[in-house]
Amino acid sequence: MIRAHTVEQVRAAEETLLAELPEGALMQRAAHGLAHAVLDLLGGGYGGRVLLLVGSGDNGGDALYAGAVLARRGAYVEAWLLAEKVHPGGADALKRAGGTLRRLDTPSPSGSGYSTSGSARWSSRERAQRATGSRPRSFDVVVDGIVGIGGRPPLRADAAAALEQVAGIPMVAVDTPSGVDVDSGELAGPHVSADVTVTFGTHKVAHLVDPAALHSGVVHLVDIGLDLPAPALEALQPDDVAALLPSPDPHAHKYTRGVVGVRAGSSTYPGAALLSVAGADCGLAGMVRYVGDPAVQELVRAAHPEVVGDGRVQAWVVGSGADDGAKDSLRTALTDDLPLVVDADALAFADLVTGLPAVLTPHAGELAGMLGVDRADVEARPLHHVREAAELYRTTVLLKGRHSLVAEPGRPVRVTTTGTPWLATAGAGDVLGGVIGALLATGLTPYDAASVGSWLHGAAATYASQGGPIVAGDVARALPVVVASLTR
Ligand SMILES: NC(=O)C1=CN([C@@H]2O[C@H](COP(=O)(O)OP(=O)(O)OC[C@H]3O[C@@H](n4cnc5c(N)ncnc54)[C@H](OP(=O)(O)O)[C@@H]3O)[C@@H](O)[C@H]2O)[C@@H](O)CC1
Ligand SMILES: Nc1ncnc2c1ncn2[C@@H]1O[C@H](COP(=O)(O)OP(=O)(O)O)[C@@H](O)[C@H]1O
Ligand SMILES: [K+]
Repeated sequence: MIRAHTVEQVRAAEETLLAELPEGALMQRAAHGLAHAVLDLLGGGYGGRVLLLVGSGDNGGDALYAGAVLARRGAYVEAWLLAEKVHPGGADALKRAGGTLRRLDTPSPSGSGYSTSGSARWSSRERAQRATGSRPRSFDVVVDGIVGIGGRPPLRADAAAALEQVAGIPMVAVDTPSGVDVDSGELAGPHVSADVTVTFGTHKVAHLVDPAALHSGVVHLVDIGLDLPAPALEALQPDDVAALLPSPDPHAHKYTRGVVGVRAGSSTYPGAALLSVAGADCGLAGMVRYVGDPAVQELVRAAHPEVVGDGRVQAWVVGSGADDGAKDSLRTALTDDLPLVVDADALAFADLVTGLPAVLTPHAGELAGMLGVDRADVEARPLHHVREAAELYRTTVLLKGRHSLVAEPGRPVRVTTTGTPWLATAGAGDVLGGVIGALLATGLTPYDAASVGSWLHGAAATYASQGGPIVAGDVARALPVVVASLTR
């Protein structure tokens, strides 16, 4: 499991550890982990050219100490100091190792330094460089030690100006990409877009939650020995999914494995029925029932001969392509008093499932409608809004997107990190609803069914895509292979 903690949790754990360790030991652990990640990226120290962006706090200290390690390994290391006072021990260490330190207002002879101090005050040479789009004397990598968990967005103008200067050079963020909101994953103005983020002790929320996650790059965790409480956020890994997956016991028959019922599709949208059933019929449950328009029922039977009609089930999937039949379908399903997936058209009636065991599966637009906010606001603050919806409906909410989020009151939000942008294709959500319904029918809780289903769905998309385009049916067809790879 990947776990992410809040700044407050990290600070508390850090305090305990700092009291037990010699002064500076924690920062040394962090700096060495950072230096090794940069060395990996450079393929060694000698000949490498490293630029450090250094803020006033310990984040800058990490960068300076790591810079000293890199300089001792033969790299040219230049530090741009963005504050009057930077970490004194780190600055000394870099100097002693042969690194070059420049203050903001001291342009370097090579033109690599710059001359802003709060307001953008560029030298004529730098202005010319910016106008022509050329970079300061080329560095192989920039290390962003501007701010870490002590930063409060938005970034100051001088830091933003420095970032503009180094645009296009590979960027390694120290702990967090500077300028993002660490605890919410929200953006507010200019920020670092990292290729790699080297973080310490635990992941932070911004590494997993969009939009900030998109700017964290590959996140490398350095263990510094923090003892941490229950996380704010978690991301299932293959072992976690394997442990949660149902597998038939030797005495199983189709009913003990669970039966999932699908009430989706309509004469207007028959495809939604076919795709919901395709997801439900991935083989995880013992049987699939379909209930709907007779003509659609025929289409379902033709495509999935093993699917049967109305009868007893252990979970319902309701809403995809249900059109104006959504409310009736939801009401009828609710009379069975069973866990259910509420998707698409049925989400408009989500208040009917308040407090019941259910998985609501909105995308950003649907969640915006449910909460009465703009879609853009949901996209800018997905964690905030999915938590709010879970509290409002007192049930499990899966907000679909690049990194889908599963929220339930009192539990860590689960983030799905599997998937590919090729999964953004019509009908993919219908397949997902079916898969989650099948998992509910096998007895998984809504929280586990939503997060495991979302993980499998993303992994199946990646497997089916192989880097190329896919359609929703491909995802459903790839699900058994992904399940098999986990249960072997
Ligand atoms: N916790 C751990 O376990 C470990 C933590 N470690 C490291 O310590 C880091 C935390 O260090 P930290 O507490 O010194 O804060 P940090 O992130 O450097 O930033 C604070 C400074 O930034 C400034 N500043 C603020 N907002 C700004 C803005 N918008 N734009 C520009 N500047 C802004 C503000 O300056 P001021 O306002 O005072 O001028 C303030 O002084 C952590 O991320 C990790 O790297 C590891 O070494 C070991 C293990
Ligand atoms: N950029 C993206 N990267 C990865 N997955 C995505 C992206 N955008 C959407 N998805 C996933 O694709 C699926 C789309 O579902 P949905 O929006 O309901 O589509 P539809 O209504 O057409 O079925 C969801 O599982 C979502 O998480
Ligand atoms: K940083």
